[in-house]
Amino acid sequence: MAEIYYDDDADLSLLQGRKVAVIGYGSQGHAHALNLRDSGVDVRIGLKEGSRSRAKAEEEGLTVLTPRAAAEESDVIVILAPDQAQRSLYAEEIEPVLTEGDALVFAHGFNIRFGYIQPPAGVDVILIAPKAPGHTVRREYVAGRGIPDIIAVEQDASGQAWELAKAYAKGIGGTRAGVIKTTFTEETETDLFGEQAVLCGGMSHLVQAGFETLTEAGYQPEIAYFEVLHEMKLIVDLMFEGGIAKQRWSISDTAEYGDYVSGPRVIDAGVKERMQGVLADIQDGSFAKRFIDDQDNGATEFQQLRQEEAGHPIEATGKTLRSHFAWQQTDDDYTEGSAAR
Ligand SMILES: NC(=O)C1=CN([C@@H]2O[C@H](COP(=O)(O)OP(=O)(O)OC[C@H]3O[C@@H](n4cnc5c(N)ncnc54)[C@H](OP(=O)(O)O)[C@@H]3O)[C@@H](O)[C@H]2O)C=CC1
Ligand SMILES: CC[C@](O)(C(C)=O)C(=O)O
Ligand SMILES: [Mg+2]
Ligand SMILES: [Mg+2]
Repeated sequence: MAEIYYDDDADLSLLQGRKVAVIGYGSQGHAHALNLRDSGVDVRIGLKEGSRSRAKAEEEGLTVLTPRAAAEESDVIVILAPDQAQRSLYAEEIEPVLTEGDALVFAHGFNIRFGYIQPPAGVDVILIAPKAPGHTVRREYVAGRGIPDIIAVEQDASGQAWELAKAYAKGIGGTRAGVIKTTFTEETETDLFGEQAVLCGGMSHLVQAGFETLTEAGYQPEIAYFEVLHEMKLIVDLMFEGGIAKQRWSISDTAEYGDYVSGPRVIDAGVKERMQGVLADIQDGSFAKRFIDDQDNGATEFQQLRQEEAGHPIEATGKTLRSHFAWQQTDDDYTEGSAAR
């Protein structure tokens, strides 16, 4: 059984006695910064000059400095810029002002696992990875609950790194739910696999294929949208509450029987073999290299794929349909096709 920590296992005062710099104020950055601040931690934000996020952080009364100034006056430095920006951010703005006894904090192990960041000895290197999008991390904290985190220590220079990781998880609300011990390698590889093969890549392309199958067979796009996308959340909510078993308990016997006989026709042994291929590319670093090389090359492949996928017909159908119902998009921050902020 995995090792799990709760509020009583963590001492928030370990973090309350330190100065924390959160670099980046996007999906995770805003959630960590606001949750820590509301937990009584001394937080400042690091953003580049002219940053689009600056106004949002200032509206919350947070002090905004440059990344270097924020890191320099702090002894806990939380790197919450996008993964592809972290290597140069670290080399140019953080490493020059790191001092012995500082702690570096990540929400995903990508840059440590694949060697793009190599911190010096004398610095704690810890991971607190919430298992949810940043906006949910904030929403749950405000509601008095928390999102489970997984935590790891890559370098324990102070001898206190695990205690600091637990304190940080408590500060963002994670220990209210439960926090599981992991390693940077396990977090990075499983997180990348989950998002690519199942949660994001797998699900998005499953939904698109279902939509295309129905519309190409002549069914109305609006009906296809409901069947393959809208109801997805309702089905996933049941899985979230009680696993696949609860979902199968709630649906009709007809649906349950169809699950057993048709599910394996779609998700067959070939899918698992290809999933193993995806995992192998993650483990040997070739996915990381492809992603970072493309970013270094102006993100041309990424931008082209983003544009192509945003043009899938299910998006136009959904946009029109959602505007006609009471359950419209509630997250004001979201604009279609934009990156998370
Ligand atoms: N998104 C999520 O929910 C999850 C993310 N993670 C991890 O959290 C980390 C952050 O991801 P995420 O929150 O998605 O990131 P975002 O894309 O939301 O981060 C955007 C923020 O970073 C700022 N930023 C961009 N480049 C720099 C830079 N060079 N220096 C300083 N600030 C910069 C942006 O400023 P500006 O507005 O000026 O562009 C903006 O404030 C990653 O390691 C990710 O893997 C982990 C779990 C879930
Ligand atoms: C599932 C995507 C994720 O790993 C997350 C929200 O946990 C991410 O990188 O955003
Ligand atoms: Mg994740
Ligand atoms: Mg991820």
